[in-house]
Amino acid sequence: MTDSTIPRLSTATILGYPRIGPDRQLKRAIEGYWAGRLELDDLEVAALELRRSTRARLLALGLGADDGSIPGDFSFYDQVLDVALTVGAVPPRFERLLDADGRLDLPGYFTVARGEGDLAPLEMTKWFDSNYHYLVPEIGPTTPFRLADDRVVSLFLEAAGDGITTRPVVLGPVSFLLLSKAVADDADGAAAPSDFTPLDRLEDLLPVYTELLHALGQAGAPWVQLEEPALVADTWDVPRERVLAAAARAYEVLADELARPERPAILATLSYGGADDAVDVLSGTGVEAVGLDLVRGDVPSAATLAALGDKVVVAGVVSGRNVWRTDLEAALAVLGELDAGLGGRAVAEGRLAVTTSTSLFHVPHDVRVERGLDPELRSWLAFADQKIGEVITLATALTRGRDAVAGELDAAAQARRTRLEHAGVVRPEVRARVAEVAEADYRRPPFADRAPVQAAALGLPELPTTTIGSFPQTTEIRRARAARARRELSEEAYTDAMRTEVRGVVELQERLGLDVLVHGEPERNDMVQYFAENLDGFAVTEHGWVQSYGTRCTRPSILWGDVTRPAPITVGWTRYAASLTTRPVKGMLTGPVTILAWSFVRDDQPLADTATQVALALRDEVGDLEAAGTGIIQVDEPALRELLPLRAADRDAYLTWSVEAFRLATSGVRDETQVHTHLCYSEFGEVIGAIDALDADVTSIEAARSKMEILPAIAEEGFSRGIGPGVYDIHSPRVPSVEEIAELLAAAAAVVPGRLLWANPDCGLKTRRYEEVVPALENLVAAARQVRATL
Ligand SMILES: CN1c2c(nc(N)[nH]c2=O)NC[C@@H]1CNc1ccc(C(=O)N[C@@H](CCC(=O)N[C@@H](CCC(=O)N[C@@H](CCC(=O)O)C(=O)O)C(=O)O)C(=O)O)cc1
Ligand SMILES: N[C@@H](CCS)C(=O)O
Ligand SMILES: [Zn+2]
Repeated sequence: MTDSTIPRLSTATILGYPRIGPDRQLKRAIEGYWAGRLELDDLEVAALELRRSTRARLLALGLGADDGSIPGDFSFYDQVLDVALTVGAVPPRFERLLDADGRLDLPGYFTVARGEGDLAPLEMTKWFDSNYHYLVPEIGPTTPFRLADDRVVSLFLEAAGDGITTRPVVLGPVSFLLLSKAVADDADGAAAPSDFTPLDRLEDLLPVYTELLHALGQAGAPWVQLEEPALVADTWDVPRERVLAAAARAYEVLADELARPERPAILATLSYGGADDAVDVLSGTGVEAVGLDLVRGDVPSAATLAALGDKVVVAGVVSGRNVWRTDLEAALAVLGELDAGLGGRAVAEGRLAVTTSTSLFHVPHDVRVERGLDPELRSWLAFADQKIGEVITLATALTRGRDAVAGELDAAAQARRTRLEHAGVVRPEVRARVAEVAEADYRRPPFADRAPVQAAALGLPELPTTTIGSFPQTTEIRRARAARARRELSEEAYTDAMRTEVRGVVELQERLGLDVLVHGEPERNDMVQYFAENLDGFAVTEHGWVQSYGTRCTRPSILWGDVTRPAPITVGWTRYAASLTTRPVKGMLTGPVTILAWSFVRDDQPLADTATQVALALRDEVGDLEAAGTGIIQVDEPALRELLPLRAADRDAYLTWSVEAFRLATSGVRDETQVHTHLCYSEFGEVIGAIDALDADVTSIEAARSKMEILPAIAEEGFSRGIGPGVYDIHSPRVPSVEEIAELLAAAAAVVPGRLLWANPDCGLKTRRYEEVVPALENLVAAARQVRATL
């Protein structure tokens, strides 16, 4: 029997919840298993306990037990990898890991994620404009698709067994293919034929999704959430019309192939932005509900809303991306506008639900545990658990009227008021300094004039060798920092321990024969948090961990007020390292764009204005480093590409202010001071022009992991400054051989003149172990010497 009515969806839901656990339980369990401290069974038990406690928490916070309002979004590593394995898209190099039924067990899953021996892992790249990184599926012209894994179904049944009807969350087919990398069928990760794109495989993939929906229907799932964030971006290689046609086709098939209740009702979500054309496409299909990001996107036009017909609109009015308390009045106004646009009876008819703009996995769990935060600042914030409260408040206002939540509305308004009025939010002296910034502050003399002055001052060989900054963050370093935080180690003893570490790192680099040394960054818990701890206008959390990739997490800082640098931050460490060697030591800073990208940033002024303030604080630090005798200063901007808007029309404005912020931070130096920058964790081909515009003397850029895919862009754009395309993939424990590195360097030397080429790893070494780093750097130095001799 078919069921044409839409199953009830609670008025309050969330699109997803942090997956790592409030105490990073999943991280600890998985890393314990990797380290051999935990058996596989124990890991499964730890994961089950986390899923259970998460469901219990969401229930306690007020989400419904029986209406699919609790998302089922558990992942051992990454949600994109999960779909790749669900649809059987395991690259051929992992075939020997499959069991007789063609399934991959959990150890095999981790191998695909992290690599092992000669098995290279899937590439990792930025998830939209966030600091989360997903694993990139490899899809070829004949990659076989089949329902290879039923974990989505078993997780639904597990929750159902505990009395909770979840809403399984699965990346939708169009986004899955758009986020995939085209490869040739026969070789692993090799480039695909130039006329092939993974989206070509939609027709082959859809039957697998249909089968999955059928299995979920059989299991009794009332709802499934198919996420289609890729539809809000218009910057794919594939033309927009083709993306929209694919979405139309996909949801026509998925909605029509099976009649409910053979399949769950489909909530198709469009997070990370707004796109009326994508909403229109979904309106034309049989999906039961559409999720909109109304924080990044606008309320759709009247015509688009009207076209939605009787579909449920799941309105993302609570941000999944930042930590500020929601302006509940503004959110209610948006919901009112939506209700009106949907005919005025959407709430009454159960066609309007309240949700988050994205999954909440971009924010920490609970602000109440942050006892170290100033209580006033804390009162301005909402982490995941508080955001669920906001969603429920707004839903209650819709269903029972605003009087039912008058207290919550008042409290939110009061918090906003105290935030706006706080003396640290707008500081006249900071505003005055920004107003005085002049055109000349963004400019250095031409590179062609600086380069010979620097060459003479530094006396480096051709193809100089260097590293990106950090050396392994050993357990001892982290323990020392943790002990300092617990006040078991004095500030003095901690500084001594870190200086000892710096001394070891300098000695090692001298022994290895590197040309430009670093101090190794042992004193930094994180390349952004460390600066946030030393700048005014920022706050940091104790427990605010957010997943960055796999088991790796960061604690994004909170940029809440006007920014200044009360005192030099890095100068002492750099000077100490320099005192131990006669070779040049690079000063090491994190750039303004990256500091913003990896923090939760104030939402009361344009990002560009905040960037200017951070740039000025860094400019002071750059000046002090130079005055202390530092001849090379690196300002890392790994997140430059990350913030690039998902809509083409917004990109120029972003690139203008981000490049200006970098230049403001770095242009106050003398000609002989060599400014370096470093970029990683993204594909930079399309922003090479902007990288050139940063006007850094030398740019080190991740390249080894993607097998030097960046070189053609460097050549085509006529990149005219120093460049170090990475020749050691630091994401893998593998030690690259001298031959391998020499081959990469030779490929780079074919494109870049020898006097501009540097030899360096892809990124910092903080996540690696010395056992890997030492031989890898030995090989890097040997390979550079080999290639240098041929230049
Ligand atoms: C370069 N990357 C970074 C991004 N974003 C950042 N904010 N920072 C980055 O470096 N985005 C892009 C990439 C993403 N890559 C990474 C790479 C590595 C990590 C990582 O290793 N994270 C660590 C935590 C790092 C940290 O903050 N360390 C602190 C606290 C350490 C800790 O957990 N301490 C223990 C106690 C110590 C002990 O007894 O062992 C505790 O608190 O319980 C520090 O060093 O002081 C991770 O483990 O996940 C992230 C992103
Ligand atoms: N200097 C930093 C850059 C990481 S992107 C490091 O070496 O870790
Ligand atoms: Zn890096």
